[in-house]
Amino acid sequence: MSESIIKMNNIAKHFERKIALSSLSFIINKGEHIALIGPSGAGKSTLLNILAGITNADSGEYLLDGKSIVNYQKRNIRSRKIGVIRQQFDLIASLPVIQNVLAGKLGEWGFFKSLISLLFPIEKETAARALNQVGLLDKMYEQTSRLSGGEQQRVALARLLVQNPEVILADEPVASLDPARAEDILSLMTELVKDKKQTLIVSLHSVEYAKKYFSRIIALRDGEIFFDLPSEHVTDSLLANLYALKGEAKDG
Ligand SMILES: Nc1ncnc2c1ncn2[C@@H]1O[C@H](COP(=O)(O)OP(=O)(O)OP(=O)(O)O)[C@@H](O)[C@H]1O
Repeated sequence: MSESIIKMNNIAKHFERKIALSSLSFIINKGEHIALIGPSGAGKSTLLNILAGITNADSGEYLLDGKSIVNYQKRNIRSRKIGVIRQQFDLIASLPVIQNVLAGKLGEWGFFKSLISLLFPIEKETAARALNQVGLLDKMYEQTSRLSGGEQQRVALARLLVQNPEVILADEPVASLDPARAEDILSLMTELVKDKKQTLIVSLHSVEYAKKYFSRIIALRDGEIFFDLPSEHVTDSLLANLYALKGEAKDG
């Protein structure tokens, strides 16, 4: 039987009077690749922030690898379990690429060691290996701001390879890329995590990419799970209802 890595039980969250998530429950097994879809405001980012331990739920239980998320408050403990990749990539534009890649060790090392990490040849090797995997070895010493959006997303991926967490969460990681580069990043991302059996949870606006690159799709609407299905079971009529404007939903 598959081993679970994430268990969510009746997770709820509201902001002032607005219910962002209401009573979500699901289990995610180690090594699953999941796309999170749903209309704007459905609660995808809120759910990813709760999964990342950045936001606390109001109620419900969140178990990460069998332990409550409250056990992962310390950054060095959490960073071994969970890595996050954002739409803006969170890179420091003025630094060389290698420094941004080694920032993947920030949780483990703390800020000072990360800063002086360039003095250690072994760490250069770590960075070089990760940059090679994402096809950017020749940009190791380039200033990050000189790279294109797609290349910067690859740097963020290399940083995750260095961090090597068990679970990778990505909030709209390809929203700012053109279709060819978006697909390039998604296929690279899903291939790289396969090798290490990492669990991947990615929010996407593109249903097409969700179906093509992910084996399971969790759809949110109005803070609730609208469906949670293997990608091949997601039909056009389910999707039409998921994205229907209020009062427009049809049967089927
Ligand atoms: N910090 C906040 N303060 C107040 N309301 C918030 C906050 N964060 C989210 N919300 C509300 O909670 C709901 C869910 O928002 P969330 O950002 O999780 O949706 P989303 O599915 O990620 O949307 P999008 O696809 O547009 O990014 C929305 O109604 C949003 O306005």
